[in-house]
Amino acid sequence: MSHEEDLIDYSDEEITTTNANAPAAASAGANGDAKKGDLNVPAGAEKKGSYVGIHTTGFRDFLLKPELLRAITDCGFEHPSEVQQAVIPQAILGTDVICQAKSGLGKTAVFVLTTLQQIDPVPGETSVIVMCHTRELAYQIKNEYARFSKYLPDVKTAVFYGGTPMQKDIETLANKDTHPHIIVGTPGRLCALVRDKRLRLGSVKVFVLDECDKMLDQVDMRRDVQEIFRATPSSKQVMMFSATLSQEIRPIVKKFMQSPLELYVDNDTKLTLHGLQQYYIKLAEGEKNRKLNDLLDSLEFNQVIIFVKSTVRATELDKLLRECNFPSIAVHSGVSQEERIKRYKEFKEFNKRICVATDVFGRGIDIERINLAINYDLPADADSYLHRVGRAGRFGTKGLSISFVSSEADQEVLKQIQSRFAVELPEFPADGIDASTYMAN
Ligand SMILES: Nc1ncnc2c1ncn2[C@@H]1O[C@H](COP(=O)(O)OP(=O)(O)OP(=O)(O)O)[C@@H](O)[C@H]1O
Repeated sequence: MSHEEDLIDYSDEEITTTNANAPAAASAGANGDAKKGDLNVPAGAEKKGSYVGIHTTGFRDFLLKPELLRAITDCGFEHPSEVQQAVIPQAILGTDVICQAKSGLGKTAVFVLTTLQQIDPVPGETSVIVMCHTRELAYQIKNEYARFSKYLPDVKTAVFYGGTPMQKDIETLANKDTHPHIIVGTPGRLCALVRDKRLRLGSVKVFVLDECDKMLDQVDMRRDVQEIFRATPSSKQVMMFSATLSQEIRPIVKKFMQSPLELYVDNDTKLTLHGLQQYYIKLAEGEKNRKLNDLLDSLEFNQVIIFVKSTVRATELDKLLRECNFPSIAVHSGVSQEERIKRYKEFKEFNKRICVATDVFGRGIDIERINLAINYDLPADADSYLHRVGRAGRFGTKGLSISFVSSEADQEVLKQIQSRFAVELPEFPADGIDASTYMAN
């Protein structure tokens, strides 16, 4: 196999996004009678645990393995979120699932818990495969498996992604004692392992795609996903998740499924995170650094993520911030993979409070203390905006987002965002805002 493909990093701005109507995905059979549900997460969820009042169900009602219930308690999860209530009971029965739910409301736990519930580990066999679009997200998901399988010592999970020595993965797979039952990874590396016949997927029972719209929207990534899909048995459970699932991508997603449970937030206005205050600042390109400096000086925050549009800009801005004595770190595809994961950990563990990132961190990344997201460069589309600002205000907590608008193209995107999500996105007040409105008590 060409190791070249393995080096593809799909996550940064170098990617060309293609039309979702491009060639059809691998077919897993016809779509049967879909069960549809409109998943409306209620407004006004102000902080963690605020779902208590609306839930009649607890994790115990899902009849999960006692080992999982213990781990859930250890994680501090008291009540299942709406998406968890809607999907877990069906998913543990092996039903295919397409699930769209707001950012930060616990989609990961849906597939982590339901795959662990169903797994019956056989030495040397992989029964669950989970794919996502960036290496950091794969690493994060692997850690979620570690948290929830704490009391299931026989279950082995491994993470495989590009930019690291493939030999290590090959050794893990060659040894029955280390061979994983659950594999989390990015498609390039997994494809390389499958083509080299190092990874055999004939025992796979569950196939999961996180951020599925992103994975199937890009032709190169979709091709890899399809190849891996074809290497798995035709009879298996397929589950796909994202906060955004456009009408165009849904038929493509469904081609991988049979009679799926479909949960969509069909009304885009319901995708807005209600704990998140969103503002814009109009300024010239050359004024961005000064403004950012002022904001970082004047605003209170726990951790902030600052999005830029290229690796070069990430490096430069990070350098500038550090020169001004801000505790900053940069994450993008321009640094080695080892260094990327090291920086991700540093930020996640609160050793750094400011992270300058490209879209590598635009989706899926869950860092609890981020309560400020700044779009130094506005993204090119409304979906990317929704994912990016969703890094602040996780699981119904409060947060603040500020977007710099400096060009006509930015103005257009701003309009799109406001109309599509019916979000109130006023200009950031000249005298700032009261920190208590976006900082947790
Ligand atoms: N039932 C629960 N109770 C408390 N916290 C929870 C619960 N479910 C998930 N969480 C926490 O909420 C946070 C967000 O979850 P997760 O990352 O799975 O969201 P997501 O829906 O995948 O978001 P995104 O669309 O941004 O990827 C995580 O820190 C997770 O541990």
